[in-house]
Amino acid sequence: MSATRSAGRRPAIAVTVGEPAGIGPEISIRAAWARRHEVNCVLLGDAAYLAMIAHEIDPAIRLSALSLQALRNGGLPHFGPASLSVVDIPLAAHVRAGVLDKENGRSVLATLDAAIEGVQAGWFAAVVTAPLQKSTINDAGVAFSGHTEYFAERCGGARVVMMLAGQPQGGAAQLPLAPQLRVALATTHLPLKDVPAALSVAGLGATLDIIERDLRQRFGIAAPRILVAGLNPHAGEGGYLGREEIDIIEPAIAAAQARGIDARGPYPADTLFQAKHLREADCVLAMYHDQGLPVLKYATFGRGVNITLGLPLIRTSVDHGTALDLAARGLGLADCASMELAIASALAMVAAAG
Ligand SMILES: NC(=O)C1=CN([C@@H]2O[C@H](COP(=O)(O)OP(=O)(O)OC[C@H]3O[C@@H](n4cnc5c(N)ncnc54)[C@H](O)[C@@H]3O)[C@@H](O)[C@H]2O)C=CC1
Ligand SMILES: NCC(=O)COP(=O)(O)O
Repeated sequence: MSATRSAGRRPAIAVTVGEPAGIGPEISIRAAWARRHEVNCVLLGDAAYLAMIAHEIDPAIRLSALSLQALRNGGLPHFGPASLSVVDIPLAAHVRAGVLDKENGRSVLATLDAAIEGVQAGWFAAVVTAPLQKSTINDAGVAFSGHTEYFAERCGGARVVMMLAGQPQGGAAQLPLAPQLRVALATTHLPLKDVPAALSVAGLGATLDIIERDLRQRFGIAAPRILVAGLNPHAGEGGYLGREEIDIIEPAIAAAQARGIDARGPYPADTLFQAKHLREADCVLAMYHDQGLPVLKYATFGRGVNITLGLPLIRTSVDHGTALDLAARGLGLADCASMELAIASALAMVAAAG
């Protein structure tokens, strides 16, 4: 039995605090502190900087810091819930809230590396990532398109699927989707012009396999129902508005059905997201980022979770970005509900994995 799961102990989850000039450090501290009695959220970031923010949020918040080398030497010590554990990964440059600095890009990346190392070493049962600024990592000289792709690459090139899940609320709460709207993406962070060429029968098939397997194994859905969007307007209008549906998406769905997967479509994306379709679905597979996520975020923003399916480890994240406009430390301008949900979802997935 690993140290992260031994009897009587809170599970330990790595929380990478994200872009230091954004809201990541603040929402990480707030969420970890709020959940400290049920989970040991080990914050990965600059200990001195996090201590300063914690003090600004609430002087009662205590941190217990250790170095990555100490973790490597002795494993994760048993700190109780009176303080938040921090693995110190120092920043290179002083941080000004809301102001990006490429000097700190590699330190942000180092928190992701430490989290992955920590799961592989058995220190952590899962990883929760606060938002980082993708451009800053690139400005620091490292080609980077997102956590999803980075985790896939660092986990041996695993094929992965980005899925966001949220609880409809407000004006969209009438969507009859208990408990959640889930939207997975066939492609992730790439220019729109590159999307068609990134779609293939084999790739879509593998994506459907991952969604089906992870919804069963990690979410306990016995026979996941997946609705697949078309790529083109009106799902191609019988080939008059594009042939990807006929040449790629339909054959991928047919092959998945032959493997026993309940996948249906392709549906025109503009009318797919309506109650009569969604009540028959556990997940919608959209062809690209801005086909699926604006709908999901309209319905659930701030109450959603981003989950990477297909990884050999559990990784969840928030449904929003770095919100530099709200990064005035300690003032509580940022909503940390999505961060708390990301932690809760990771915990549920840890429990489901046994
Ligand atoms: N998981 C991650 O690391 C993610 C990182 N990003 C990165 O974030 C950066 C900024 O992205 P944007 O498109 O500007 O989106 P954003 O989500 O940072 O901000 C969009 C709007 O939502 C508001 N908002 C965001 N989070 C909020 C919160 N917790 N509470 C209250 N209001 C909130 C912001 O104030 C802003 O008005 C980009 O570099 C992007 O790559 C974006 C999404 C996910
Ligand atoms: N819009 C979702 C998003 O950008 C999340 O990306 P990732 O960093 O979690 O891969």
